[in-house]
Amino acid sequence: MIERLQISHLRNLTHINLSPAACNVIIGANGSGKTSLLEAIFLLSRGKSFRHHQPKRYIQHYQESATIHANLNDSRTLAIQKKADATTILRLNQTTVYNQSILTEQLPTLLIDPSTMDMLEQGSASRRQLLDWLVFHMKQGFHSQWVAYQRLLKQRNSLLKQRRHLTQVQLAELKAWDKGLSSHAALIHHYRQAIFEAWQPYFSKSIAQLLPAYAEQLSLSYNAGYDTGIALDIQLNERLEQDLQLGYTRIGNHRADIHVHWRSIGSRQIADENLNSPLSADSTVKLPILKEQAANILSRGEKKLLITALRLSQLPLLLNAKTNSELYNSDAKLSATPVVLLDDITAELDNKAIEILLSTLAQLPCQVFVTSLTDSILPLVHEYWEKSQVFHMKQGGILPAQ
Ligand SMILES: Nc1ncnc2c1ncn2[C@@H]1O[C@H](COP(=O)(O)OP(=O)(O)OP(=O)(O)O)[C@@H](O)[C@H]1O
Repeated sequence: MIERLQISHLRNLTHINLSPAACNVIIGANGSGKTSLLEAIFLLSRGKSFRHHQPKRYIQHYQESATIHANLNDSRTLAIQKKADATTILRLNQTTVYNQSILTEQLPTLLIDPSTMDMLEQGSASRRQLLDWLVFHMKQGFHSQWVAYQRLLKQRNSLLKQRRHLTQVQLAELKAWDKGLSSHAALIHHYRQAIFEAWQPYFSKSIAQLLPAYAEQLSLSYNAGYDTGIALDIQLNERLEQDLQLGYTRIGNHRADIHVHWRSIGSRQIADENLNSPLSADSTVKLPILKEQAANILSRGEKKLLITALRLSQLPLLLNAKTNSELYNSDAKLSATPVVLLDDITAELDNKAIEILLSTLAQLPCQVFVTSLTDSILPLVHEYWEKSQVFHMKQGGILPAQ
């Protein structure tokens, strides 16, 4: 758990120094810096912002770098400094480390921002990252496989990008890379598949709570990005001409995806309008089953609930895996308390959903940071948490407690 958080020169946050509790409510007007505070914690954990990729966008204007430092309750310290030229300095316990994944492991951070609906509709990257967040924290071998896979893929793509006829030497090189890709691919798929299967019942439970009308209709599917029945290098070899024309590799784990499907129940109760009678069992008619991507069916508000359910459902799985690693096929050492960042939920979700979200989180051993424009959320927070803190923000600073 974060016991002390210091932020310097991140957007309008010039110097912030706060001592958070188990649940932290950050209240302030538009533009006061609430989301930037969540962004700081996310940046420390993941090494990147959830809003902009280029550091110069989030480093405070006229400053050379943004720095975030956290003391955890078990006396570990984590720090990140991002410079405008994208150089990053990472420290764990005052010692420089060279891999962001070391900090990510120390501080698992889950962002629940219901407004990001593009996750359902746009390219597969953010949906894949959703699954990979779980796989990273639950499968120790995953990260190194994924890094090695991406390195080979980058080499392969830069060769394909030349779009020229390959020489014998280049072809031999490409085939060696494909062999390497294939062995990493099989393991990456194996890890993802195992975690995806463990995740499904948790997702269904979250849907039953947040979108009960769809409890029987929404389901998740995982697509590996290639035909897992055949070794990837064989498939890459068969598609080499196409890949050369395109200038990139079209199949593989980097194309994996998660989909949320909607399926009609296949029956409907029809009221007899003439008789104006109540519905009875005989008035049920069978209908053909319809299938669709959930994003094409759900309303805006329902999509926000779906995104909330997708993310929220990951946390109990992660925490259960910590205590029962065999059952959940997990081999990761989850030593830190997960941090949950809830951005602007009072503006995005209805009261019932907020109550479900907060009551679920309050029962889990995690630390929560929630932003809000008003203090309307406080009665719920006080109902569910014994230890909470309220921080009022104004123009990038924390107002002194009254
Ligand atoms: N690089 C930067 N340097 C300085 N200030 C910045 C920079 N980037 C953004 N800002 C400012 O920082 C402020 C913080 O915005 P932030 O999104 O954190 O506020 P918020 O309290 O979450 O607002 P809202 O409730 O509207 O979402 C904004 O006023 C913005 O203009």
